[in-house]
Amino acid sequence: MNIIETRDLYFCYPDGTEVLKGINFKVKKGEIVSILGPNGAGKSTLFLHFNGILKPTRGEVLIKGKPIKYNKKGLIEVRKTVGLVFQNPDDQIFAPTVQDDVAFGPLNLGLPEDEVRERVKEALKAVGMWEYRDKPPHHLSGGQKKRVAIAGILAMRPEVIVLDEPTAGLDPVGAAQIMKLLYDLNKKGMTIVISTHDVDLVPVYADKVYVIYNGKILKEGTPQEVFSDVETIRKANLRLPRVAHLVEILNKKDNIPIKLGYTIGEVRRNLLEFIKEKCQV
Ligand SMILES: Nc1ncnc2c1ncn2[C@@H]1O[C@H](COP(=O)(O)OP(=O)(O)OP(=O)(O)O)[C@@H](O)[C@H]1O
Repeated sequence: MNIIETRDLYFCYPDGTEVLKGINFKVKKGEIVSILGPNGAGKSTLFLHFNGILKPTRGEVLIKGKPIKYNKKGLIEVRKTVGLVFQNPDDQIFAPTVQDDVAFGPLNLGLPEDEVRERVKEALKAVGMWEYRDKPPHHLSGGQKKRVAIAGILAMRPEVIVLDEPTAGLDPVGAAQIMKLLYDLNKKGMTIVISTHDVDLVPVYADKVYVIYNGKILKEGTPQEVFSDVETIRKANLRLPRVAHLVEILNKKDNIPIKLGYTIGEVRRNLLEFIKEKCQV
């Protein structure tokens, strides 16, 4: 079943800027789906449709097969299923302490205090921020704020978590930790949708990739399918993962026919295979 689906989705901001131009997008339960696109392509705008913050100008958004109903009851239902983590955690975090902030969503769902407390603890432990529970969020670093923002969504126990550029602005270790956390959550059954322009990260984690450019989907498929279409990647102002670019140079400039790969692990295997064949070991 598609947990999120958009059908021929168009969106125009009130100032007349047409941002989304016929988006067809599907996420199945249990997948990690990545939307890859340059600045201004429409990623954030698309994500704001997934939990009903924006309403399509034309077309529709379906959650678990049902079109979103844009009334109070319908939107509460959607937000129980789809949790959205904003690009900038400061847009999401506002309570005086970390734990109050994480409690805000579950309290709004009308849950009893005991259950809220339990959910807050579980979510903060999952993101490694439990020791910071009494701190004011504005005293945290950027990476810590991102973790708290994710905890705030986890505490709602959604079925799918949608993250707008979760690694933007983080140092390499912080970015890797966030991706590991998301990967672990996915292994426990959480469906994950991520927008990014980090082409090195996508093939490592994503089951499926959409390339968006100028409000249109240019390509969809597995990371292999998407990155093997170099022309489309370049048309979308993106590039190949660095490790694939290296293989491309070895193939074309140095005439070394190593099989193309998109992650370090894949290229390592292809390289070892090539060496074994050449050296007959
Ligand atoms: N409130 C708004 N009113 C008018 N235009 C807007 C508004 N918000 C965004 N836009 C425009 O919509 C387009 C898409 O923006 P969006 O933030 O969805 O892109 P993005 O792919 O998420 O970009 P980035 O990678 O830079 O975050 C841009 O041209 C932007 O200027």
